[in-house]
Amino acid sequence: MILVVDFGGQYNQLIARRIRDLNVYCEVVPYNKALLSIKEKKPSGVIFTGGPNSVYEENAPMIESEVFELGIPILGLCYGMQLMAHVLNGKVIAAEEREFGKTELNIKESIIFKNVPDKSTVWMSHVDRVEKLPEGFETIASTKNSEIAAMQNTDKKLYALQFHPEVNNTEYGIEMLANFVYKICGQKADWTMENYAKTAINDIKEKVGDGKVLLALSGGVDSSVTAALLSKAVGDKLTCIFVDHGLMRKDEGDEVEAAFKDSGMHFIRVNAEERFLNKLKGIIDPEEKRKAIGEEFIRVFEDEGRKIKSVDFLAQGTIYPDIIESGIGDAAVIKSHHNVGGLPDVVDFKDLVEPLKMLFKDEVRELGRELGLADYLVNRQPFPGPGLGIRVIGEISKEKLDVLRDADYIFREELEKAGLDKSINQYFAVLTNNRTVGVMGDFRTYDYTLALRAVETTDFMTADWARIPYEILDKVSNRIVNEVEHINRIVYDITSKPPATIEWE
Ligand SMILES: Nc1ncnc2c1ncn2[C@@H]1O[C@H](COP(=O)(O)OP(=O)(O)OP(=O)(O)O)[C@@H](O)[C@H]1O
Ligand SMILES: O=c1[nH]c(=O)c2[nH+]cn([C@@H]3O[C@H](COP(=O)(O)O)[C@@H](O)[C@H]3O)c2[nH]1
Ligand SMILES: NC(=O)CC[C@H](N)C(=O)O
Ligand SMILES: [Mg+2]
Repeated sequence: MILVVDFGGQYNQLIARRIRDLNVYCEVVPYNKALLSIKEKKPSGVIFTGGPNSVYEENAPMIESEVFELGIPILGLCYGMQLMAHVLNGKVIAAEEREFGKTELNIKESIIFKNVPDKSTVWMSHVDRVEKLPEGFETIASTKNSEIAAMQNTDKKLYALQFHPEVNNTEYGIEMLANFVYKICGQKADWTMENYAKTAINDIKEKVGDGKVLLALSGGVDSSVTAALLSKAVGDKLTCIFVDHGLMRKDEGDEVEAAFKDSGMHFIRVNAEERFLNKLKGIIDPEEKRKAIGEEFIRVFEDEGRKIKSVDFLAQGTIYPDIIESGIGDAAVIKSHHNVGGLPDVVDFKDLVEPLKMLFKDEVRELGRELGLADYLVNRQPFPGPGLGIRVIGEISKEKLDVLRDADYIFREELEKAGLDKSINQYFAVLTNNRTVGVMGDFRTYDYTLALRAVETTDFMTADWARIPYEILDKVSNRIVNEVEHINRIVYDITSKPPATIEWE
């Protein structure tokens, strides 16, 4: 495997994706756990990412010089290059000429530039530069404003690039990463979904042994793929629990039940609407809501577990972005996903089984296809565990939920009719907590504003708002105000992520 050490750069997830696209397994760790993780996981190569700091500042993220002595190849990118130079007693200074954007690169002969022409375009984004090489290093590339745009110490297998090979604007970036991974680290391209499935099934067998497993099954992609893996691994020692928390979309509870009732797996639907709505009474803060929902989920699973007796393991379809966004490690907490940050400290189960927790969404889909899941399931748009609970802004009530359910249904139906469901990756309605004045049939109304949200994305970590044609927005708007009581105004959300997030809470 390759370990990516995160120094807070914007493209860190992208680096991991690129490596995985080369069919090599890759994980991301925060810089302050790097040395420990390297010793524990023994990767065949390490990549240092870019980052916003300057290495010569006080409190800039550092790394122990010991990592350069372990004999493991290291590739430093941008901040990662500057850090390598700094820690090994070279010199980094603020550059007189900053470089942002496309830049022409001239290279010398190096294994990292195999199959790269002498002149090519790379993507730069820096204000500092390496002024003096550390001992044992040589310059292997330069640009107009950076004399040292790449460096290497082949004896120690240390390589560094001032630019970003992971972004598309670097013409031969993939070649450079491939050279590092295959030629310098000696990795084989053997990390495929087929192998992943085999390994995951074996790991589950080993972990669970003769134990019983309770799977939290929502009917969504992640937990359905988890169900397929588990059922192959433990057969009928698996029980699937679907919690209908009253925060599902229109008719969704019945649809999930219909889809899994005759699947051959033990399937239980728990109707827990009252429980959840009681628990949520009076809560308006988004994080508090998420935590309350997360905790109630676990309590329901525990109750069901006790009924089955001696259930040791709780399985969930947690995926990598859930973990990163919930602020595990050093990343900032964006929002607590109900299945990560929402877990209470004391739980009934001996352990969690989360076979997808290192995968990105599109990898989960690929795995689903590999396991033979139906297309409609694999391609389904995600629906968050806390459901409409985080789409009714402010205090939740059954009445508001019903209004939202009807409006959301119309929006989804119209987009599907227009065939837009193939290109738009997630789309839904949000009931804002805002009431405004309107006029309907010569009467004054004072009712809720509904927001429509639709985004295009592959990894759900970044997203752009979808350019829905006006005629369709118009039709949706007309239908909703006419057919759904208590909505008299509709707005369309035109923010991307970042700076917004996909969900409103
Ligand atoms: N209503 C539910 N009943 C039981 N488990 C649930 C429910 N909602 C969510 N979960 C659990 O929480 C996990 C995370 O939810 P999440 O919505 O991210 O995944 P998903 O529903 O499986 O897939 P998708 O992202 O496609 O909606 C699920 O994989 C599942 O284990
Ligand atoms: O299972 C989930 N539990 C959660 O608590 C949760 N919060 C957000 N999401 C989904 O994650 C993706 C990114 O959402 P955000 O941009 O709002 O963070 C989007 O697809 C969201 O729908 C969740 N899924
Ligand atoms: N993108 C980066 O990693 C930037 C590194 C450093 N902050 C610089 O500006 O040079
Ligand atoms: Mg879901």
